[in-house]
Amino acid sequence: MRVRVPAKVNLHLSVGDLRPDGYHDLVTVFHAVDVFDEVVVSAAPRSSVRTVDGAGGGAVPGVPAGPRNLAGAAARLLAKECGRSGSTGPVAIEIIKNIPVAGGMAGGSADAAAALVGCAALWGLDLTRDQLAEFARRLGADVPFALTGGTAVGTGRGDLLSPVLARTPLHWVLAVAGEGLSTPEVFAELDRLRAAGDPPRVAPVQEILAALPSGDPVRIGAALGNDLQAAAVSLRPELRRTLRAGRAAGAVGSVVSGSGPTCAFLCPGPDAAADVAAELAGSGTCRAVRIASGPAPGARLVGSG
Ligand SMILES: C[C@@](CO)(OP(=O)(O)O)[C@H](O)COP(=O)(O)OP(=O)(O)OC[C@H]1O[C@@H](n2ccc(N)nc2=O)[C@H](O)[C@@H]1O
Ligand SMILES: Nc1ncnc2c1ncn2[C@@H]1O[C@H](COP(=O)(O)OP(=O)(O)O)[C@@H](O)[C@H]1O
Repeated sequence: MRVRVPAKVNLHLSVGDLRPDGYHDLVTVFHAVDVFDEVVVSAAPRSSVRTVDGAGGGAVPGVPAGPRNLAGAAARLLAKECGRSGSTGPVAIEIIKNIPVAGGMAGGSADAAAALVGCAALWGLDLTRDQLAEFARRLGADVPFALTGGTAVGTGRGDLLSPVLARTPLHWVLAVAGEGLSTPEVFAELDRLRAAGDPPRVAPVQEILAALPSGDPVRIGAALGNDLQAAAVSLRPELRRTLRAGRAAGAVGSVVSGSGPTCAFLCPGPDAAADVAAELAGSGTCRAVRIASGPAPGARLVGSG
């Protein structure tokens, strides 16, 4: 079973205080973009997970091959919970990676969501979207959104979703950094910055929710915001230059995606995105530049047999 699954950017992310369970309450607006990983799940004599680079087919540094890979964890969870209702068994999982690793674009969560969809199909499990979402939630805060895609508000840990009807395509340029950032470290840095003196918080979510139906990139660009941006920039001060370079190149909005370090630049249209990408690529402020658009659909079977 071959499943295609999108990356996300957070158009809005407001972070509440640290909870006793180590998480923070969030209000976020997820937006899936057309940068896709593919996850191929096949019955095999022994379970395994292998990741290859979608661009060159080589190895992908930073992605665990063993039991810590979230796609393998997803297959194990499904086998454990549904073993009695279908023919579960060992699976070979191949991940074709295009989503930047540890980039704030939820690539690991995407692979987990794709593995849930692929294994459910392979094993003939008759699961509803709600049942899949419940398994997804147990794997990580970002996993349920990778199932649904589109644009959605996330509350709680970010895992309680309600869809946002905003279908006008948005055109993005993504600046990918040379080295990823650890999500728990970025949340911890925000706690530290707040203990030392509250950094400014993002505007209420209503601002972006009011802007989205207009489809107007200038209005939407002005409403982008992320409480984790200050923490990501504190850990990686060079992101300031990246953000400045994208705006100087003509982007109408900029935001660090999730816990970073990927920076997302909203552009007025596809031609402007090509111009911003070219200028940003020449600025020397990031490792790679991608053009993307959203909203993209969530995890979907694209082939079988
Ligand atoms: C920050 C966000 C924004 O969308 O995305 P990324 O930047 O990772 O893509 C997410 O909240 C990341 O979700 P996800 O990566 O699934 O998080 P999890 O694996 O569940 O949690 C990893 C760790 O991040 C911290 N965490 C995560 C979510 C949350 N609401 N509060 C937290 O404090 C906790 O320290 C937790 O142990
Ligand atoms: N299938 C996977 N793809 C990428 N990373 C994974 C995967 N499974 C586990 N991980 C771990 O999750 C961490 C976070 O990766 P990722 O989901 O790409 O970024 P982010 O949390 O910033 O959105 C990685 O550093 C890696 O150790």
